[in-house]
Order: sequence, then C-alpha cells, then structure tokens
Amino acid sequence: MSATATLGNAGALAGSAAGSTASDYALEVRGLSKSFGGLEVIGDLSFAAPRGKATALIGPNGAGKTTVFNLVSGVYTPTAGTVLVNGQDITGVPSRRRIHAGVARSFQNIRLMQHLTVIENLLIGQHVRAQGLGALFSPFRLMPKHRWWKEAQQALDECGLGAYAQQTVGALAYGIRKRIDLVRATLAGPSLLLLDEPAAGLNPTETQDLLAHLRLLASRGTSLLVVEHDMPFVGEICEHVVVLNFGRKIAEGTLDEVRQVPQVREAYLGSEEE
Ligand SMILES: Nc1ncnc2c1ncn2[C@@H]1O[C@H](COP(=O)(O)OP(=O)(O)OP(=O)(O)O)[C@@H](O)[C@H]1O
Repeated sequence: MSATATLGNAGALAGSAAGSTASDYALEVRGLSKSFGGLEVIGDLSFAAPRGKATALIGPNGAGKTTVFNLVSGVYTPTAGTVLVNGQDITGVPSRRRIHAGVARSFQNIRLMQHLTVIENLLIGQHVRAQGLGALFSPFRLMPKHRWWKEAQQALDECGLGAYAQQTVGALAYGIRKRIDLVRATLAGPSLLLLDEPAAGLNPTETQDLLAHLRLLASRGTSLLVVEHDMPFVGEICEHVVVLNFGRKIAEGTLDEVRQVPQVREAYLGSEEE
C-alpha cells in the first residue's frame, strides 16, 4: 500500500497536498467541519483532488458525502475550514458565484425542465454565465442561433447527443436525461465538476455511455469529484478515492489501496463484499 492510503486526518495531507504546489490540485479541502444544531456531520476533513483526474468520494449511507458536495459548491457554509479550487480560496464565495471560480455540479435528482426541449434547457443553464448587462438579456428565445445556442448544440454533438436537441426532455429515456444534465453542467466550462451519484439508475449500456462521456471531459482537463455507490464504476474512472465514515476521512488512495484498509472494509466495502 502506498503512503497515500492514509488513515484518519493525521495523514490527511501527507499523501496529497504536502510538498506540492496548490496548482497541482483542482480541489483542496482543509480542516473542513460542518455542524447542524450542534451535531457535527463533517469533522476536520482534509483531502485533495488531483487536477485533470477523477476523484471519488465514497462511504456508507449518511457518511457525509452530499454534505461535502454542498460545502464545496457553497450551498452550505462550513463551521470551520477552507475550500480551495485551483489554489484559490473560495470558502466565502456565494454558491451562485462559484461557477465563475470554475465549479459546477450535477445533482442526485436531475434538474431539467421536463416540458422544455433539450436545447431550451441548456440555454437556461447558460444564463447563469451572464454577468452585468448580459444577465438582463435571456438567451432563451430572444436570441435564437446566437453564440450560446451554437455552443449548446456543439456540446451535444460532441457527446453524440445532437439528435436530441429539439426533443422534449420529459419524453427522453432516463439515461439520456442524465447525460443532458451533464452537458448542462459542463457548458460553462468548469475546471471542477461535482457529480452526485452519476451512475444511479442507469442500465449497463447507459453506464458505458456515461463513462465514455466522463472520459471525454477528463481528457479535456476537467477534474471530476464523484460521489458514487457503484464500486465497479468508481474503479473504471476514478484514479483517486477518499473514504468517509461518520463525517471523517478513514482512508485515501487508489480504490485497490483503500479496499485494503480494515476500517474501510468494516465500514463499507467489507459489508458489501460479504
Ligand atoms: N441540513 C441538514 N440538517 C441536519 N442534518 C443533516 C442535514 N444535511 C445532512 N444532514 C445529516 O448529515 C449526515 C450526512 O448526510 P449526507 O446526506 O451528507 O450523507 P451521504 O453520505 O451523502 O448519504 P447517502 O449516501 O445516503 O446520500 C446524515 O446524518 C444527515 O442526516
């Protein structure tokens, strides 16, 4: 086992951030804590996600994975600790402005408008990119075929989804909708993309299509942080794995490395293997 398969927070940065420059990491969290009404849900969590790679955040139900996503994306304010994206401290940046720091996310539940077409949904997503005067002019309907429309169509084409552009989202298969939601999240060109259970509910073919889509994003330099229960999926795409239990990091390393950590086997993978 390498030194990166660390136990607990004592070794939190020993195998990740220490000795390297901040720019090596798409994401660093340092000493992150979050309490709700006096109940600590995330405790003194530190880890780093290498730039241009996929990192998995895994752990049993209730371990705190979604809470970490909410802290990184700014939905929650941490009780303590810092969040750095590409070396920039974004801890105090409001959620709506984190896209400008390079952070985008998808959700467990697809957030597309069912009654609109695929391209209309993507254009609405584009609206968050607009700042200043641009924000006053919705790209939706008012400016058909303008630059954002072309970018949205191009993004669909690149992922093999171009034929769906004019179809109503509600009529599409679940796996296609999930990938449309992924295109929506990537249109702003995030450097760090947070994916909450991207493979949940997908059949094997859809899962392979999603993997190809994510590999395309990674090949273009997008760093991924993935919460996922599907370990074969994690093994396919994630070069780095962080394991949480009861809001604390219990291991960090490759999937093979963390599988060997007794605490991980007890907390999560062990029970699955049994
Ligand atoms: N807003 C909140 N208020 C109070 N407690 C919360 C809140 N959000 C999360 N929690 C608690 O924090 C803990 C971690 O929840 P979280 O959803 O982050 O876990 P998870 O690892 O994502 O779980 P799952 O795999 O089931 O999605 C749970 O005990 C949950 O009840």
